[in-house]
Amino acid sequence: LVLQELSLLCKRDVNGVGVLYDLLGSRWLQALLKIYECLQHYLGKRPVPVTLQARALNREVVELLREAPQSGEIKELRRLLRAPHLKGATIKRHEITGDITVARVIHGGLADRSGLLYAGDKLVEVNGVPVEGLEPEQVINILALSQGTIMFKLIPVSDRPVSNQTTVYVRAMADYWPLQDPAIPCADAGLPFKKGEILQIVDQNDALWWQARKVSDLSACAGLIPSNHLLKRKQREFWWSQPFQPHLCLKSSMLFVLHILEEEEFGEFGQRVFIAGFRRSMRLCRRKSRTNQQSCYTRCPSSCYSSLAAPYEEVVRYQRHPADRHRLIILVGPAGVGVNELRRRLIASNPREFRSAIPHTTRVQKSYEMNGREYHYVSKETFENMVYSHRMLEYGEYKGYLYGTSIDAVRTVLDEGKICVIDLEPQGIQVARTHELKPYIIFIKPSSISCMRQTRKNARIITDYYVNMKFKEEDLQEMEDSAKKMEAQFGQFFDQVIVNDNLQEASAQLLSAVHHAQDEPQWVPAVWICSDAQP
Ligand SMILES: Nc1ncnc2c1ncn2[C@@H]1O[C@H](COP(=O)(O)OP(=O)(O)OP(=O)(O)O)[C@@H](O)[C@H]1O
Repeated sequence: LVLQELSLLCKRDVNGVGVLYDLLGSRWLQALLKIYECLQHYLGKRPVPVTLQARALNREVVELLREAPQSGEIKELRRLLRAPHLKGATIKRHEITGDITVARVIHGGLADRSGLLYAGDKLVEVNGVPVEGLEPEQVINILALSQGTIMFKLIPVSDRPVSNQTTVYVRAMADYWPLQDPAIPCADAGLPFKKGEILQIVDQNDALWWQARKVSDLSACAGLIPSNHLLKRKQREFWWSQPFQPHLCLKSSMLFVLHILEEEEFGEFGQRVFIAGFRRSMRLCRRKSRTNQQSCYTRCPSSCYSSLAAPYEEVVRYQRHPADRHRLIILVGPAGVGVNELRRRLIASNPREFRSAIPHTTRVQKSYEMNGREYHYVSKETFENMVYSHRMLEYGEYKGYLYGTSIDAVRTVLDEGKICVIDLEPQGIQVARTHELKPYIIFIKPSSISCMRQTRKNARIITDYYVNMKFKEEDLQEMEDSAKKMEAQFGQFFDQVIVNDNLQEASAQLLSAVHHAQDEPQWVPAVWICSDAQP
């Protein structure tokens, strides 16, 4: 009503009313008033038990704040409200003595900041209530029911630990959801994370539960994450719980069938231009080989579960020195998503800066070809030697001939001071991730099927049987499914994801990602930077 009245006055242009109208109508004030209403309602109910009701209130307020404009304060408030473990300590009961002791103090939480509580301190009383003989849950209830100041009487641990922890940064190689983990000592104190996220590990004192923050939110207090050892154990247990199915594990299925585009490529403006290193995958063969592959999460007889054996990868910040070689740019994506189109456009935009690697082949050189321009023509024996000595990033067979991209070919481009841009099947990522190449991996992701129906109207795909076929509904569906699988299995290695919806925009994003990779600091595996790095 007040706003309606003001609106009328505002229209009549009464002095100052416009400002007042804007103020009262502003979303932040509305949110504030709603929060005030919530709090009044909560107080009026005098709720028991307090914790459950308070959690409901907490959720309501977080919801209201979500609607409010995102100022720095509101973000901070939401963070605080979403962190119910903020008091920052967990307790446990000693199995033999029955003593209640502080199990751990969460870094950055209230207890930590007070500097008064340490892991190992024995609790004697909480707010005047003796805790002897109580279960940890009963102690938590006393804490939950207390309002205002909380008083602890405790016997300090005899030798308080001297903090000599060094901070370590890791890339998570698996997802973790504390609320779904029955083993976590305190689910509220857990830190959920997704594969690929960079975590700052601040405490590794406990062999099973470490404390960590996300580098994207270093102001937050730390949360519990399973230690390397524990996560490996969980993965192993999960692996063993899966039905046994003999199959080719992904690590060993590096060989797949490739189709190398032998014709010249048509340039953007219709002229015939040849850009070396452009190969098209044989979609049907890949489709067949993909459907034969099963996820490594299913048990197989070979050692494929070793790919699960490193739940965290230690990383460091790396900034390429302008005099250093460029980082290799690898594009990954499902067949037909536009990896080659984007790569071609990038190289065509500045051939002096970007280049592809010249592939090797065992097929016979044609009269108009030149060794080292279209391909490096080598004997089968030489090719196989390169494969056995791990000099191929990926290779495949087509019509009885071998084709592949070698590390030497990439090295040649990098030695010329250019940026080498290649596309790779995701199974090849592990081979390319070396100290020497320091690859920056960009995942080209399809947009939604409904968007692709529009954008891919004039697009053409190449299959085993047809060249220049229109995209069918099943091709789009397959692209979406394949992208999901790639993200699920290899997402932890992607430094950047570009959705190829509008071609111009995706090309611009690719150009800026490539420069970003070369000129700005990035998280890279720590072994790439150590002087005695392997390989
Ligand atoms: N964003 C886009 N909008 C419209 N058409 C696109 C877009 N991206 C790619 N295309 C077209 O889609 C077709 C397939 O693209 P491209 O050949 O680059 O696929 P690819 O990922 O390299 O797959 P493959 O390895 O199977 O050839 C081409 O005709 C290309 O011009």
